[in-house]
Amino acid sequence: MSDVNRLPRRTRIKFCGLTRIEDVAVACALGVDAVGFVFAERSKRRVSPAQVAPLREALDPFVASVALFMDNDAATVREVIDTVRPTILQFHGDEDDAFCASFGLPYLKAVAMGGEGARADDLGARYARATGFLFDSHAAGQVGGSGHAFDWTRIPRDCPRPWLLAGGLHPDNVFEAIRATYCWGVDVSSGIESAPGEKDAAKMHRFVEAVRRADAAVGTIATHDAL
Ligand SMILES: O=C(O)c1ccccc1N[C@@H]1O[C@H](COP(=O)(O)O)[C@@H](O)[C@H]1O
Repeated sequence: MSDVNRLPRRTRIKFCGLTRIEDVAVACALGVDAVGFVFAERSKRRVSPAQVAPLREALDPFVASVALFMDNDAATVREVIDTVRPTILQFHGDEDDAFCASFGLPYLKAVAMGGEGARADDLGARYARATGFLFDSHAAGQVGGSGHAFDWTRIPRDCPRPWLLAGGLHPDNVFEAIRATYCWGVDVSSGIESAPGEKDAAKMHRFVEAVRRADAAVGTIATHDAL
């Protein structure tokens, strides 16, 4: 294969659970791909649509805004869409493909990898319209954002769409996580915080730096299939 078909690898980065405009500014300055706002009812990082609207307005161009839900009702999802205008939705609960796709926006389906009943099979058929998947450490029915990792060897090898690794990532393990899993993207919340919903600028910086080091270490991606 010629070098013209290979580019340096670039793992996508999503910072999740932001609640403060100053954290949005740091995330943008660090060049992350996406920031997430949590509307799940039981979350410690839960925000209201009105609270998030100015944060979303403060995003740099090309930084995606992700609205995170967990078994919220359709009216709540619609209210968030109308007020926040997120780029993409992320669903962590029992939502099916019909529900997730019914809002006319791209969506990520989170797959609960913790607990006994984890079900990561047949994702392409069960969530045919998902833009991507996110493998997270919480058990089905439990809220995420716990700071705990799961056994990465349980990630299905045949995931049909781009997928993000989440759960317990932090600046000191994300290098190894990327090297071990070749994930398309990483999603982090607790590992860059000083308190729930309050991000730490130094941790955010160290996290991005570690991802870029991992990208350089893992090497290049073949682009010929996509071109
Ligand atoms: O962050 C939350 O409070 C949350 C609540 C309900 C579902 C998902 C939630 N967070 C997601 O979990 C991952 C991993 O979090 P952590 O890095 O282990 O703290 C986070 O990136 C969110 O996508």
